Amino acid sequence: MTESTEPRLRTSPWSIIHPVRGQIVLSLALASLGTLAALLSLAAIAWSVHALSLHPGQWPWQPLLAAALLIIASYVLRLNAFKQSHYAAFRLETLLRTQLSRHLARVSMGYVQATGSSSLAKVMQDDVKALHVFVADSQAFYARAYTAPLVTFGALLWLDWRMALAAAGVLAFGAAVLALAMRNRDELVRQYNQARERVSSAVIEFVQAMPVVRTFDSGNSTFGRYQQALDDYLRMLQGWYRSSAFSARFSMAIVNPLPTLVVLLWLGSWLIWQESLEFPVWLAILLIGTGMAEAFQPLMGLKHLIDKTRISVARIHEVLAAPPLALPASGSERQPADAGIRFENVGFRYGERDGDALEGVSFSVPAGSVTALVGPSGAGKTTIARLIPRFWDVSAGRILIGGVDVREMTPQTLMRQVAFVFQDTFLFSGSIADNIRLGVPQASDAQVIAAARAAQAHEFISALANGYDTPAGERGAFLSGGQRQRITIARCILDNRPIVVLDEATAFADPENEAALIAALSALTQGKTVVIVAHRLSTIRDADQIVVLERGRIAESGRHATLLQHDGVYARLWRNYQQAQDWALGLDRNDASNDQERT
Ligand SMILES: Nc1ncnc2c1ncn2[C@@H]1O[C@H](COP(=O)(O)OP(=O)(O)OP(=O)(O)O)[C@@H](O)[C@H]1O
Repeated sequence: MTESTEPRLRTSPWSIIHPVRGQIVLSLALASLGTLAALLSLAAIAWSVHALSLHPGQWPWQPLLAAALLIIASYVLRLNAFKQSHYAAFRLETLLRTQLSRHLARVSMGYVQATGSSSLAKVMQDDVKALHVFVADSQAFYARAYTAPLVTFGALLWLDWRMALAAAGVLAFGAAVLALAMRNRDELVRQYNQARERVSSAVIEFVQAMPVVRTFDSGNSTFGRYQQALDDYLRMLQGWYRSSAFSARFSMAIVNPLPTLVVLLWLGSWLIWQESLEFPVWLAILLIGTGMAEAFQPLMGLKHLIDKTRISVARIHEVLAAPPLALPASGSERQPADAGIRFENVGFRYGERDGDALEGVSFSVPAGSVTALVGPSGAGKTTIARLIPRFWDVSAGRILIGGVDVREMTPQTLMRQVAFVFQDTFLFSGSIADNIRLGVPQASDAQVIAAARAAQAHEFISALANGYDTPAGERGAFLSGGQRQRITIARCILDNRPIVVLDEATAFADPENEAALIAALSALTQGKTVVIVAHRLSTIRDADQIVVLERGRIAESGRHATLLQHDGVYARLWRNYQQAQDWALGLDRNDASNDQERT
């Protein structure tokens, strides 16, 4: 796919904040009215000076009262604008996070894996936060950048058109200088954002790779990459500062209110000398005239805010544009007849450019039977296991559960059928009991304990200081890999789904845990349809069916004894497996004889 054919992602913040548009418009209106009230209060002050000059013995209470009321009104209006925009920002933040998490729950796991969980977390956290900042803060900038200069110009025109044109002239000159200073800005902002992205991904890599870093390269290469990213970032910033230092400072000098004031003073005093301008009008002009030049700072702040938000908006749109897995049309959903599984001529590719991970795979798993998937590394075992709960959709053929294509079931129906025990177990924050009853929130304590007992987890959970109430998850109690696995198995036992898919569930168990884990798994798989991906061929000797895969195709299938007789791929894998066992025992024997020699 060429770049030009890819859909362009929208980057305008307004394309994403429409759910709170009404509130934002209200906030903008309030902020503009607040700015207007502030300007009118200055006019009222000028009016009071004028009144005082006409009647020096009379206190000008009316204009002064008007000024005081206008100042209070301005304050109240701005406060309400602030309140509305912040409410809108909080509401948008929640809406976006809900929308993103709902969408992510519907896309394929393939998309989640390819994008990376830390990038997705960043979108849900940081990019949504950037939208919050835009909605909360931009209304004040908009009001000061647009309302203030427009109203000021109108007022100046009404007071004296010559003075209005002079102030507009200074503004135009300032804008031209600023445009010159900012001519390379978009490119520099792009470079700046790239450098910042590199720093943040280097930080994430550095932190995530900490266990490897500590044991493997003493931090040099990973830290080196982080340091390099930081150096590039610093160099970029220095270059930017150097290249724009003079024009930026010059434009700052022009766009501050002082030059406008000087021009209005000079021109005003000359017009008064010419007797073509009245003193009170001049005073009013001096008081409000600088409002136009003051628009520049908020304009620049607004531009900076919009630039930053655009990147976040693009990333949020990108995630929301990921195609969700197709759902059956409502009413066409079908219920599986039993828990049997059938693969019919299944082909699968991970991506457009990847080769076939599976090709023409057909086999049946009768309800209540155990099928083991074996084969050399990269043969496609895990892929098959993950296609059953529809982590991805097949590229060819179909997968049926109880006679129904998995794509014709709702995710809820499919989830009620299949329990999946992952290689890497994940516990959520919350108590251990909450983790076990995740799929059945209404389960009683007795049911939770029974499931934990069956999963051989009750004993170690009871030994924890807070037992079943002990917090789990990333910040929870430290649990070994095997213990975490047994908690996940307890969860599946309680869920009692008719199909269990085990993905190398025993691959990383330590010997001490293994017996407990095997007992837990046999409790889980009792009477269920089981598909197991296992490297320990001894654990699947009694399987009803062994499907042997090689390079994404089924090489052979049958029971253990038949396959050995057949003397094909499985017999070779079995011999290798036994050799590995003997080799391990041989090491043990050597160790034992060495020990004997030593004693
Ligand atoms: N997320 C992915 N993206 C692209 N290709 C992948 C992905 N996961 C696996 N593959 C490829 O698909 C093929 C099958 O992989 P799979 O993980 O199913 O093999 P396996 O038999 O389970 O291997 P192992 O025993 O080493 O875990 C391999 O060639 C692998 O490189």
